[in-house]
Amino acid sequence: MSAETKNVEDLSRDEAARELERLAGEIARHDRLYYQQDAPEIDDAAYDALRQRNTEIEARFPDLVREDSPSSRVGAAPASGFGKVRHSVPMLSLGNVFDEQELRDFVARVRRFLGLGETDQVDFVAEPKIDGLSITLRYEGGRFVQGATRGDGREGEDVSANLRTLEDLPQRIAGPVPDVLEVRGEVYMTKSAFAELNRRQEEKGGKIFANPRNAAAGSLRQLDTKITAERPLRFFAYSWGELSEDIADTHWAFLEKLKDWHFPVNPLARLCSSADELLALYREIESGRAELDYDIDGVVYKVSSIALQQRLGYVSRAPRWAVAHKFPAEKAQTLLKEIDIQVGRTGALTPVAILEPVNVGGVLVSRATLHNEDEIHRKDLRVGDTVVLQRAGDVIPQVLEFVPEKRSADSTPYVFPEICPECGSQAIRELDEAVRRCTGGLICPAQAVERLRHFVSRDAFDIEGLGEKQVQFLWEKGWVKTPGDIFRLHESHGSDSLEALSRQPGWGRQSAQNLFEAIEARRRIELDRFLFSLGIRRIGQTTARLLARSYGSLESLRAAMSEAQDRESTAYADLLAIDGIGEAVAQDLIGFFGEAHNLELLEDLLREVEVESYEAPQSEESELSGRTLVFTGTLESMTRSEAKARAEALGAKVAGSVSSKTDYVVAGADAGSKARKAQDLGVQLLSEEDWRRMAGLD
Ligand SMILES: NC(=O)c1ccc[n+]([C@@H]2O[C@H](COP(=O)([O-])OP(=O)(O)OC[C@H]3O[C@@H](n4cnc5c(N)ncnc54)[C@H](O)[C@@H]3O)[C@@H](O)[C@H]2O)c1
Ligand SMILES: [Zn+2]
Repeated sequence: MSAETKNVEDLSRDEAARELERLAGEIARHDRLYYQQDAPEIDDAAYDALRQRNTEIEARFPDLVREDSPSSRVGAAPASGFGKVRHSVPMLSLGNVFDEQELRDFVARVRRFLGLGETDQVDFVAEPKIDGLSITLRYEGGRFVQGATRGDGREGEDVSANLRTLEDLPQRIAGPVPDVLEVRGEVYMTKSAFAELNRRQEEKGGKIFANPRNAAAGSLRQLDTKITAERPLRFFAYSWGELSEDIADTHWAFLEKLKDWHFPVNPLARLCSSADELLALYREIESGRAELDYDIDGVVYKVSSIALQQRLGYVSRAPRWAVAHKFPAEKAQTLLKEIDIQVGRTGALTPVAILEPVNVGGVLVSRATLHNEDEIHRKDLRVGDTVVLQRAGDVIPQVLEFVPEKRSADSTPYVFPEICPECGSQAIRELDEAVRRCTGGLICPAQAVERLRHFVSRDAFDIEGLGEKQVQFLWEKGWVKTPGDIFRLHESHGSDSLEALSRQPGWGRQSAQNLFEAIEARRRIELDRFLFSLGIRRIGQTTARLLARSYGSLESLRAAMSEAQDRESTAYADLLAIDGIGEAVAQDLIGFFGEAHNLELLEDLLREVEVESYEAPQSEESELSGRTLVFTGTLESMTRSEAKARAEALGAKVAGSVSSKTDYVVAGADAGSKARKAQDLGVQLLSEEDWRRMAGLD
């Protein structure tokens, strides 16, 4: 068993030291991902578990506590790009408690520290722990002058300009106010604003945020204030930093002051005087959690008296007078009724669990993504299983595992479909990939819009005026289902489509008219653009050009691809012999030309457009023109790519392997099997000097 998986009690001293080192590194890495990049890799429960383990090991081996121990650090250093702000009073974190017993221990610890008798009362303020990011706001003479993130607690990022865009935040405080006043609190995004933001982001292909906290942090920490201004950020005030004069004796009175100054203060905060009262409020807040329009991840308990707070003081990264009572990750069991396969815009097949609707932390869940085939097999999920669902902090539910006791004896492992449920084409999985993809391409309704969009894009048919929206619109109308339809649009739906398009937002009669002209102008197209437009997997522009150059015309390419369906054929060998075409590209090409749907679609398109044959650029006349060369071994005077470019400029083709079609093999130093093969086939071998001479270089 490795140290990583051992219980803390079972660790030897050496193992403990190594574990502490590993945890320090891991936690620092997650902190950077979370605080600086707003892109956590693990959920909060998993992160908290790492910290918890670190704390336990340190408690057992106090002398092994590291200089860079996570238990003495807060957050992560400010990211570059922002000005830095040194906090006059450090911004700390909070200790955690996870259950009733730990809460009671906290209250008892506070009382013991203060040496209180049985009848002495301590007041606590309990407030929801807002799941956002903490900031500090500095007011001088009642005016907002600077705002910063927490950063590593000592130094944060200057986000003043961005904070000015928040409506919740008073720019000026009216009435008597200390000359220097630092108000601290949490910037957050409501759940509804978060959903709306993600919807917009999805539409424009922007970053999708995992949860409202990440969305809030990502939105506030923008170098471009305009972006922040478009994001609806909110604020709750709950604490203070530097003050030029005392303003309250208790935290509770301080919150009242904040309200007078028009800072938003969370309405659920309450004053409590015992562990029982705290616990009751905790339960009340937890049960109302789902109805709140903002995420909270626990309840914070704070000793209210500021004099007592000062006596209690701090332990490294957190005050001794406050603690966060975290909500547990929310779990529920339910029946996995079915596994539905969704086909994405790029043909990826994604399994989705269809569940007997169940309430998980106040939210009714009836579907959850299962990510991919391997995930289902790794967890051995089967239709008919009872599964454990979890919503941890964020809004996306996960299927954790099945419940073995509830599995029926006749259940069978799930078999992932190899046929696309949308179009019936083969769905194949590449060796190095987790996803299975539909090969239907243009005939697959799930992919059609994306494919059509690609078809008309700049480097393909380049039809101006046909953007994503128009393609989607024409597709939904049923007017354009295939590329060929684009060229028939005018005759089949001419005035109708002109009318309909002109009524689209942002469109007029003129732009619709222009579109028809743009389509007409594209009835002739170069071979490489044509090949690229088909959207065959792995056939990008470069490969399309390579194919155009190697085969010259669409006819000869098609003939070769049809012959190459037989992997023993010379056509297949020739395809692989092209320098730049590997096994994977060859499979994709042959796959495309082997699918009957695709051939029909091609026929249809070719009734509308004419594909020009490839014309070799005017090259210098030389004895290499039209010849096929293979380079092997190391050339002394130039790189392989330079040699290849030179050969092509002279009108030669460069192949990757030697075949009967090879005219010359140029053998550099350490030439191996290719040179031998050339000899076997009787192909002429050239030395580097021969090559330079023939290429006109010497
Ligand atoms: N998933 C990850 O990779 C990852 C990485 C780092 C941190 N985290 C998560 O971030 C949190 C830990 O970070 P932390 O150091 O900010 O500690 P914390 O969130 O546990 O507690 C301190 C913070 O709580 C916030 N807070 C919200 N409401 C408050 C209130 N009413 N009163 C006082 N403070 C309030 C403040 O911003 C304060 O800085 C944990 O939830 C942790 O799971 C996750
Ligand atoms: Zn399909």
